[in-house]
Amino acid sequence: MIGMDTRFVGIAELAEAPSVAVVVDVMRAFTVAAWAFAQGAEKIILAESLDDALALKARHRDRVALKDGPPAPGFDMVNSPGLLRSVDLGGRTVVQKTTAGTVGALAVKEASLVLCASFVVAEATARLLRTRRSDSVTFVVTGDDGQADEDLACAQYIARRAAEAGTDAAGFLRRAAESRAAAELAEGVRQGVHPDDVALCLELDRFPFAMVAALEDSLMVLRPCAVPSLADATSI
Ligand SMILES: O=C(O)[C@H](CS(=O)(=O)O)OP(=O)(O)O
Ligand SMILES: [Mg+2]
Repeated sequence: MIGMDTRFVGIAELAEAPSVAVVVDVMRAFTVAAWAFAQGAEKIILAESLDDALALKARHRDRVALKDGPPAPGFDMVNSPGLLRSVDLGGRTVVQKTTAGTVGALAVKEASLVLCASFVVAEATARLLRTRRSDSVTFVVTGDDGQADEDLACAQYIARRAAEAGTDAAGFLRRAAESRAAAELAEGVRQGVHPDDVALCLELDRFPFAMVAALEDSLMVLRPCAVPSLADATSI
């Protein structure tokens, strides 16, 4: 991946659709999304608004709606990995609407490849970028108008990891642990929180899949994507 051109931008700085976009939300949308797949969800529809989320849920009986912040009527779950990890989502479709992560993914829906990422899927995301040999990758730092250090640290880590397999994650994880979002989650400033949320958001490579979002019948749909490791590939 030597020579990959990387940009790190906030949602508001996105002028035109990038070719390849990695949308990063560590705390908590794309940690939650990864947990939803681990708990058996088939796909996640990224909703434009809370009203759209409820309307999308109402169209099919198998759908569950998830929002950030406090619980609300009509929504089945909140944006918390700690709360989600005990829910069986086998075969279900999740409809997710959050303040930052889902907005970031919808902002790049015209890109040719959209990956949604966080630390729990960092290595698989980096591996997918390596496999695609993209010349240019735009990392969307979703939190705090592009300033959220947990998202920027994760984006920078994935970019480095895509270029150099030996990159050490420790410093990047430390920045995320010391971010404002982590403090707000720990101190109860944010709502819909489980005490393990920050720790779960900092679990490097907990899951072996990347997450790819693409338009399906005009809806932005996120799905897990298996990315064989080099060891798997060479053992075949
Ligand atoms: O759920 C989250 O952590 C945030 C929303 S808030 O900052 O807690 O209100 O949403 P996300 O889109 O996952 O950053
Ligand atoms: Mg966030």
